[in-house]
Amino acid sequence: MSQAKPMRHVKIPGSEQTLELRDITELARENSAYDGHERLWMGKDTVRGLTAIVAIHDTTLGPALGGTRIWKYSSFDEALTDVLRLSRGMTLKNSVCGIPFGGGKAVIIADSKTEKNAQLLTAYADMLQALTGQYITAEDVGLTLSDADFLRLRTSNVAGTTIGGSENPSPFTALGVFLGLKAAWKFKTGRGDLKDVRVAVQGLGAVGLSLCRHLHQASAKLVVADMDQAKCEQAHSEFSAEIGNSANILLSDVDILAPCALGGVFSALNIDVLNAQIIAGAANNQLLTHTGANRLRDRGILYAPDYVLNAGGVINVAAEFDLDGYDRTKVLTMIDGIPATLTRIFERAEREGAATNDIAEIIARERIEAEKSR
Ligand SMILES: NC(=O)c1ccc[n+]([C@@H]2O[C@H](COP(=O)([O-])OP(=O)(O)OC[C@H]3O[C@@H](n4cnc5c(N)ncnc54)[C@H](O)[C@@H]3O)[C@@H](O)[C@H]2O)c1
Repeated sequence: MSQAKPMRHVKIPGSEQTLELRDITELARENSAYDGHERLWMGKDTVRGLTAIVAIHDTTLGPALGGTRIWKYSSFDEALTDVLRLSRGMTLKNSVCGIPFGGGKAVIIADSKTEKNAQLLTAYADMLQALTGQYITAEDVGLTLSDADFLRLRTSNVAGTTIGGSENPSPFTALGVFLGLKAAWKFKTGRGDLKDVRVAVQGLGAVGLSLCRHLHQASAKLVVADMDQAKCEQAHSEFSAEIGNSANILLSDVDILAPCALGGVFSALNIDVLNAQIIAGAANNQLLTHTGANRLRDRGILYAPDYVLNAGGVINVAAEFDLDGYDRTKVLTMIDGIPATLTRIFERAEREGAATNDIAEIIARERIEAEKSR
């Protein structure tokens, strides 16, 4: 195994605490999800209970921008693999959606319900501050809007906050997913409306519930599942949603599946028995393996690449850094462009006999290569 670089101790001015910041790029090279990352940092603060990894995948288009996930990973390797996959996805997402940012992501290894506290978040803010110029974060699973606000009071390397920021990105993500889902339905069936179309939504968090609202307004029929029964009841009463079984919601007899919980939900274990015609949801890295997309294609299931569909939030967050100032109209215009991007991907995939996620990746890499050769 390669030798990791020595521990770098970071002393934050005005702070009594010491955060250990370690460059783990060489160590991460051993991981099969490494994919040429530029830099990986581990932040460790035993006093304040922080273990975090910041992954910086590609900064050709600008500083790395991507959210922070707080999750109780069962091992450091599991967390490393997750952050590497998520960070690579941000490079592709930020490129496809046309913002001037590269790809990065962070994970904090902790249970967000029982271990997240002011001390831990303060230590993480110190880590972000030490990485100024390299990485800008935002919310993700386990890191709420109020956590982002808490961080923002301590470092400016946080976007999508209510304090001095563009506020909650989730409704923008949900809007983009809704518009993209409609475009997928139109591409597959030629129908421009969602009346009585059956959609299964897995996960009723910030994005899932907001997506349900759009779908209900468009007269779609909803089947929903969440581990939190109260959220299912809310979707039932507000959107007349049928409550499905969270163990097998993805096998529902519906037209469209919208995974809005966690990634890795489609694999050899279930792709052959899916009943829907379309997959169009917000969750990052929905396919457990890249080749899953080929199997979906063989089965005639149209897969809307997750990072193309769920870019609304990052488009909104990136707009905070616009030199002309944040402009919501511009943001909504860019989100309105998601269906056209998606349709181009579907058409090219059909023309070239390729999987949709392969085409999305080619388009993302074309922009990065063009920037490199400028
Ligand atoms: N929030 C954003 O702007 C945004 C942007 C891009 C991508 N995403 C992705 O979209 C997904 C949802 O994001 P969010 O912000 O709504 O997260 P969230 O944490 O607010 O909601 C996730 C929901 O999924 C539920 N859940 C978890 N496992 C489940 C399971 N096995 N079955 C059913 N429900 C389950 C949780 O109980 C929770 O209600 C995540 O994968 C996230 O990475 C979010």
